[in-house]
Amino acid sequence: MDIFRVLTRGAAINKKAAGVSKGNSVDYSKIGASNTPSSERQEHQMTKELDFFRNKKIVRKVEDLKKKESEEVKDESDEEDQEIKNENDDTTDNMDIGPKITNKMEAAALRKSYKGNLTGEDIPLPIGSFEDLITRFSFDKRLLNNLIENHFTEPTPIQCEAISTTLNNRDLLACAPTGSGKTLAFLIPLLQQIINDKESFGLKGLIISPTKELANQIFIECIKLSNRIFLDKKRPLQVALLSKSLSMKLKNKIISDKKYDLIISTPLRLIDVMKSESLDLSNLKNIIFDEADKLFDKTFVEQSDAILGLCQTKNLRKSMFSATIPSSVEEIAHSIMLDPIRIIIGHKEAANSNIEQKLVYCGNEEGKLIAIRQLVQEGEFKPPIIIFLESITRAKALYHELMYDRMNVDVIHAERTPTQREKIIERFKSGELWCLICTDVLARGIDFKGVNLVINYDVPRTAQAYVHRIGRTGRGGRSGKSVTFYTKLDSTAIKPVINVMKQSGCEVSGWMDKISKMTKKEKQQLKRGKGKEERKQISTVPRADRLKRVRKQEMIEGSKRRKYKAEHKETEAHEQD
Ligand SMILES: Nc1ncnc2c1ncn2[C@@H]1O[C@H](COP(=O)(O)OP(=O)(O)OP(=O)(O)O)[C@@H](O)[C@H]1O
Repeated sequence: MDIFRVLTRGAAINKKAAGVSKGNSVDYSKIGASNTPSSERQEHQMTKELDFFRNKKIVRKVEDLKKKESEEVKDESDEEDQEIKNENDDTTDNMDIGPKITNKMEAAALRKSYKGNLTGEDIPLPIGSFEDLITRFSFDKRLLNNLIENHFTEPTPIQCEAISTTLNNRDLLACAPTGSGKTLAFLIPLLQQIINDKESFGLKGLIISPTKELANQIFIECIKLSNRIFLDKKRPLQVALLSKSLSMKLKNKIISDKKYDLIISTPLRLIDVMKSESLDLSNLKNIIFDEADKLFDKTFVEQSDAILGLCQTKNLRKSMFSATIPSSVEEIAHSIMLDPIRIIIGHKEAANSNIEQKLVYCGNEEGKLIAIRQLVQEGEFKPPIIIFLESITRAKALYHELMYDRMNVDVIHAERTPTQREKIIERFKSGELWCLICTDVLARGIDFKGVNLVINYDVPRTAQAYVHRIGRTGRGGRSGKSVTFYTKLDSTAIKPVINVMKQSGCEVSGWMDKISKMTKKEKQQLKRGKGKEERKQISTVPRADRLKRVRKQEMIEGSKRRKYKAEHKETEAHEQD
């Protein structure tokens, strides 16, 4: 237990040192600060933050390429260059001009640098910079300003491809690593298309997300980007998150069915509103499925299908985004889309390369708690940390175990109320909470910027679940670590994890490589969740101590009950008087 005491001793972060101001998030880089001078550190952090997949390197590469080309025709072009520069200055109001992709050769060099693989008919050229959008797509300058104000100065690889594909009105299936900016990759072109379509009124875009938390996060990003944008003098671009209260207002006609240009929702709530005909869908042009493989797996496929069935507009453009797109989902995509373009950045089904992945053999359940202690001892347990477990019961059990050790920890699972979930997420984001225990409800999409470590206390059921879980770290160009615990019960379940590690370029030892091959029977077993023995309960505390704990808890509750009764009696006596 002493190790935990050491860990929890500092539970009150020195908020000033950690870069917390009221209402702001923590700059986790400042916790446990190094000797680097702070200005230098901040600059380094900033550059790294914005330098997605070494984007600056990509930009330089394309610029080198252009330079090489221009050197060949240097003699005749000196004056001409000056003219082009002046022209560009005019079109962008003296904004810094980023690189432009003007031909297939430049596009190929750019794609090679970020391992972009595109298939489909007539693939459009990617964009090389956000400014590139102005000349090619008459991009809205207010939207560009909002991007820059929010420190989005260079597009990430998925943004280079998806923005241009969408603005060319193409259906799209996009797969890019976790934390690589897929949200803006669909939001930016969607907002531009809504701006372009200012003549028509009513709903033009729908974004579907599998969880409320993710829908809320997309909504917040969208509000940042659509800030101060008006479709005409009096009409701001209206975005809504389909909450319970909004859906009631729409159903009771308190709010017009034409009020919103864009709605973000989870599937069931949207279907409910659509079925009650409380939304005018006649102008709907775009539908986006975020975390598409989840939305088209067996839990959600009927709902997603129902939504598509209720959207009857002609030429509805469809997009699907995820960090993992299995072939079954690709098949669905091709059956519902028209001439889609398929964009894969990096390796399909691989984890983000910024994440250092590790496996730890724990023998049995007791070994897992010991392994956590070892991480603490070795200085690897650096907050903020997320710990994933396979069930609500196990998440609760680990929470109680770590709480008992006075660790700064909380738990999120489907049984917690939306308000509780919101509050915990806020505390975790602000740095007040150091360690978040959860089930897979938080495995997808949620963007906690500075997570240092993800622990898979239980081996995830699929390769996709693994990629998304560990993807809560190593986001936005930062580095991160993941540790997956396994026991002798996990000899089959660990194989997909090893395969993802191999795909992601991690060093995998000989024995791991050997055991990673799966038989057909094992694959089927895993798919059906069979062949798995029940895990033992979580706890290393001896039975006697556990009984003591239960008795103590009962005593506290008994005392609370007695106090309540006494107070109640007093009130009754007063009332009778
Ligand atoms: N062009 C950009 N420049 C700098 N930061 C960016 C850029 N685009 C996105 N980001 C930041 O990168 C982080 C991750 O983005 P996002 O949440 O969209 O990832 P994602 O690819 O959707 O991940 P996941 O697969 O886990 O859902 C966010 O904090 C976002 O603000």
